[in-house]
This record gives sequence, C-alpha cells and structure tokens, in this order.
Amino acid sequence: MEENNLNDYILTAEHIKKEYNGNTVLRDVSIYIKKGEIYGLIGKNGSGKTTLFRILTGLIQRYNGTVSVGKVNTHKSKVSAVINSPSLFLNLSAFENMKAQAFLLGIHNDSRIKQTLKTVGLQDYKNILAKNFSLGMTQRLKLGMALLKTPDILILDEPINGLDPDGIVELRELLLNLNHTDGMTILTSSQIL
Ligand SMILES: Nc1ncnc2c1ncn2[C@@H]1O[C@H](COP(=O)(O)OP(=O)(O)OP(=O)(O)O)[C@@H](O)[C@H]1O
Repeated sequence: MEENNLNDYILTAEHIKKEYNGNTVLRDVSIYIKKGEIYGLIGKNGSGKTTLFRILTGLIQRYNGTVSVGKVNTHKSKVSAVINSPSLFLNLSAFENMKAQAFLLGIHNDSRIKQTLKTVGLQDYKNILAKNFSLGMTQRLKLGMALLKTPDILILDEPINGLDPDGIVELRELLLNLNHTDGMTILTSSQIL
C-alpha cells in the first residue's frame, strides 16, 4: 500500500515481523488503515492473519515493528476485536453474557446493552441461553460484546467462518450498516475469496 501522510490513517502497522521459535510468520508487513473504511485480509490457513490481528489489538506484545493507533477528534481511537474471543458463558442468556462483558468494561447501563442487542438483531433472543444459539447468532452476540464499548475500529477474525449463505449476507449487511451509520472502521479476514 502506498505510504501517504501518516496523519491520514487511524491505524498503522509498519515493518511488522513475528517469529515463533525461529519460524517467521510475518515478514515486514505494513498496513495503513484509513478512518471509515472497510478492509479485508485474505490468506490461507496459517498465513498469519490471526497473528497480525493479535498484534494490532495488543494481545501479542513481542514483535518487531511499530503499531500506532491514531486519534478520533481528541480521544485515542478505541479498538475492539473478535478473535477467538470474547468467550461466551454457554449457560447464561444473551443478555447475561452482555451484562458480564459490560461489567468488565465498567459499563453499568442496561440501556446500552439493550441498544447493542438491537444493533446486532438479538433483541428478541436476549433471554435465550447462549448454548442454544446457532452459529450465526453466536457470531452476532460476540460482535455485540465487541460493540459495547463503541469502538472506532472493529477487528473481526474470520467472522463468516462456518456461516450458511443467509448468515453471511446478514453479517455483511450488519457490518456495512455499522460502517455507514457510525462511520466505524472495520478490518476483517477470511480464507474465502
Ligand atoms: N502461539 C503460537 N506458537 C507457535 N506458533 C504459532 C502460535 N500461534 C500461531 N502459530 C503459527 O503461526 C502461523 C500463523 O498462524 P495464524 O493463526 O496467525 O494464521 P492464520 O492466517 O490466522 O490461520 P487460520 O486461518 O488457520 O487462523 C501458523 O503456522 C501457526 O501454527
């Protein structure tokens, strides 16, 4: 990607290199993410997508290169991610799972939870236990948990994995909607072209 003025970007990663036990997984990777855009990362299994996302979100701290998160207005951009996590409590309802996540984030406001459940289309399923959710509903619930803190940048690792065609269309519409209405910057990955 062409390197412009770094102030144009909400998230940049430059010259990222990551090895596991001498095995190089990422070799001089640079990405420049513009605010309000949607980016897709395509790569086969094991190509390092998850590793890159974990680096961008701070879950991996030992790597070479630099990651820098820009500002939105005056605050540092908030980054939320769904990368094999957050884990769900299967014996709790959708609402209770959201409540637990909200508690961790210091959000003590049920109206924010209800509003987010509505955003991800689960308002009518809030009392259903997570263990009874379909994969599509599970993905929506995880997305809802990631949206609770109103992120500026949303990172989703292989969100359509395992979804049926209707589920894929629904998730795409939801992401487009978040991008159009809230101006959310979205990074997503897939192994499916
Ligand atoms: N903690 C770890 N320790 C050692 N090797 C790891 C570790 N995490 C990932 N790897 C290896 O790094 C490579 C890249 O893995 P990564 O999960 O980033 O790829 P990916 O593109 O996300 O693949 P997938 O589509 O399977 O999730 C793989 O060969 C994997 O086995």
